[in-house]
Amino acid sequence: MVRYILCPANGAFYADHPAELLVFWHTYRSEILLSAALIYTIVRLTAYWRSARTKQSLTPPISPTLKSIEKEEVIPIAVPAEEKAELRDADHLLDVTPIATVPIRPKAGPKRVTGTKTPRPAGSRRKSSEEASAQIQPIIFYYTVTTTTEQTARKLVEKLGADITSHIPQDGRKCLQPLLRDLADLDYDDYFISPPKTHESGLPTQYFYLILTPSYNIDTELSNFLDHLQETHNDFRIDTAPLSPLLGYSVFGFGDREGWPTEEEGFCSQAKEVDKWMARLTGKKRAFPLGMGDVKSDAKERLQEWQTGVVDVLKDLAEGKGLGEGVKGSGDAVESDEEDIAEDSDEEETDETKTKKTTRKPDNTADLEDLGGKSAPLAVDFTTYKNKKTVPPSTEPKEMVPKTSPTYTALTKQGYTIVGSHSGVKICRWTKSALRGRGSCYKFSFYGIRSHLCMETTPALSCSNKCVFCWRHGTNPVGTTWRWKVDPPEEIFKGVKEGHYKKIKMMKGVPGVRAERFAEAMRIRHCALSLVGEPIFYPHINEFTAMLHAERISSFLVCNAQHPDQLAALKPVTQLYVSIDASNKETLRKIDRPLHRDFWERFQRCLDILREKRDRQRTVFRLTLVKGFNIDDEAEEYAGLVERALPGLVEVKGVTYCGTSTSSAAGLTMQNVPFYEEVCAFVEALVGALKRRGLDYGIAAEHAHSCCILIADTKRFKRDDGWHTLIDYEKFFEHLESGKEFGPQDYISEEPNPTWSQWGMGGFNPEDERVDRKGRKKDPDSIKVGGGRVVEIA
Ligand SMILES: Cc1cc2nc3c(=O)[nH]c(=O)nc-3n(C[C@H](O)[C@H](O)[C@H](O)COP(=O)(O)O)c2cc1C
Ligand code: SF4
Repeated sequence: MVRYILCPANGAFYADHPAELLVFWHTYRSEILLSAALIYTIVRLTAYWRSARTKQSLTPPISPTLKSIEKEEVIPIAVPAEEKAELRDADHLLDVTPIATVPIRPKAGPKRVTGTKTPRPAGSRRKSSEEASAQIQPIIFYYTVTTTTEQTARKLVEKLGADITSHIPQDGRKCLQPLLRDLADLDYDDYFISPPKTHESGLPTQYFYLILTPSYNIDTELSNFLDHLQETHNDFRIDTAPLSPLLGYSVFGFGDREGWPTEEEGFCSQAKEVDKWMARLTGKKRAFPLGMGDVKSDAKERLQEWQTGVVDVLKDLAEGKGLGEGVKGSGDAVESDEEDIAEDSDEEETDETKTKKTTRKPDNTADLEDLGGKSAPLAVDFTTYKNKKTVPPSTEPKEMVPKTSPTYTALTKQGYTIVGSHSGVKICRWTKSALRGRGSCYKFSFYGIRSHLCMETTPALSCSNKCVFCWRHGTNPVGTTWRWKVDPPEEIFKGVKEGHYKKIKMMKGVPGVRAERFAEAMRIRHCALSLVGEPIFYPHINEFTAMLHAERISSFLVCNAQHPDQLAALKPVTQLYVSIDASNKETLRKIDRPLHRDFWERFQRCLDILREKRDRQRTVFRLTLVKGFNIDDEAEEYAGLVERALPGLVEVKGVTYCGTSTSSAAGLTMQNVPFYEEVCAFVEALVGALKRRGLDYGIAAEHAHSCCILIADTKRFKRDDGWHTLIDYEKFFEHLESGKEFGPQDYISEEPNPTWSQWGMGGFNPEDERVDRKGRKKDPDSIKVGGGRVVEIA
């Protein structure tokens, strides 16, 4: 029997046999093919969706950054039980049995997080009012194998708890007793993908992480923890800084210097790693520098310093002060070598950079100290040019650097803190370098000054010269007499200290800053009165130095040999400098471009005053060599100046090119920057010239790193066991406080100068790490030195 089929397209009936099927196929084949493709797609999508759900059960708890994904309902993420996220009471951990052997745990598989990344710039979170008033819950995490770190962590919980819970500021936030967590017992996802979201009290809470960790160069759970931190940061599907809701973090590492003597050899290597990844995951939240202690020597002291710092930070947070301002790049989420490059860009000068500097704008962050500490002058007096005609004449003296003046803006932009109306303070690059264990300035090699304990300041920003090599052209006031309002010395002293400490505090989040050096830096020990301007121009300079001395802060004062009356009236300072920028009148006019007509007479009178003072304090000539201006064949003339003033010490330094238009106009180019071997040759020539005059001076030390060499009077500074140019600062203060007369020989250090500082040795403290512009460790064999050895100088 033949069956008929109704065709839905045309209403006709077709017989149900192969020929009719063929017709049917020809009529409807596109619809059939499309339907088949659709059904196939639906089946595949369903299969894929099901497999995604299965995987999802293994994913970590939801993090705030995945919320948007959840909203889109692309991937439903399982939220773990609330209890899992809740912090357990620390007490039960007291029962933990010490682990005697190193557990080799299986490595966790790669962390699986699905979804899409919601990009949000690190640190862009807005503080909600709830966050601003939330209680603070510190958590102390530790890892241990042989229980040292665990025992310390337990003690720390108690000590920290006692310190912070008793501090309840008015209208501030409550800081809770710290919790203790063993990293080996944790599900990292509960704490290290996002901070805990709930607190057992049910109150809004913000967390602060402290991580105590040993280092192991073998595979332990710590390696898994580090992998987890790294994977979380690198996972493109989640925020690079998912721990940014934390209030802050800090890490302390325990290591063993006996087995791992230096950081390069692995001392505290894993603590450094933890600190690095936490910086990235939290985005600018390093609350205190990484602390490191050697379990066999200084761990206790280092931990104490770190703990004090952490307590201060927690108190600040409780008072609503936040972590404080950070310096550029501080704890940046994109912390990497790049940051080091930026940080170090002014630390080393190579051929390449010297060349670049010829074409680029002056680096405003470089310090005048690098130019030989020359008191800074400039061409234009910005403080007085504004509205000269319209301002009615006033009998009141004006402010030297009013807040509204372009000078103020320019100086603050360069990193100066202006104190009152005529003083300034600035943290120098060597201070930053020393905080990071990368070496102090030449004053450490020559006089034992550690740069992180040194404050660089001036009570008078104005100057009476316009030196060709000054970096500050166009930003400093000039004048031959003091014609401004005078600020009281107490105000200046208080202000500069505050400014200095504030700048030091800004360094606490900078990668590489050593906790112990940071702690030490919070007590100023030395003051370099050589920033810019002319310190002895300030009418109360003696009161100011007395205040320094009263707090046992040493004083190194540099003046420009243009103010003989003030120099004569100056009371003893720890070390008194006079800048000697030329050996004769003509060159001095060309280089210093002094405002005083009788500049040469003033200069010579200053030399005579220095000679008179030489038995009461340490006197120093500071020579800044400018090739083509003041080096060629001038050693003899300089020797004449030394003979006239008989300074105890002569510091010789090559000029650093600053590339300002003023210096270019004066004909100064890169060609005028002497190579280190040229400075060495000059120094040898000068010593020879002095000998010919019967003056027994010798080369006592060098700091090739900053192109600086020290010549010293053999009679005063050389003993049987070698050179003694280091200073016994305590003795200086004792003599000063006794009120009795004393001289420079009374506070010479009994310790001879270290071997590494001597001529031919380079002058770089081997305990510090010497790095290149990219923050990489420098090959010690490439260190430039004087004393006849081949000199490598950039
Ligand atoms: C097998 C082994 C490997 C170690 N590796 C390092 C290392 O690479 N760097 C380091 O500074 N200390 C290293 N140490 C020293 C430990 O970090 C140090 O003893 C620490 O205090 C141990 O802490 P813990 O008792 O809490 O486990 C190692 C110790 C051991 C036993
Ligand atoms: S003396 Fe002090 S201020 Fe000057 S460069 Fe050294 S550390 Fe910096």
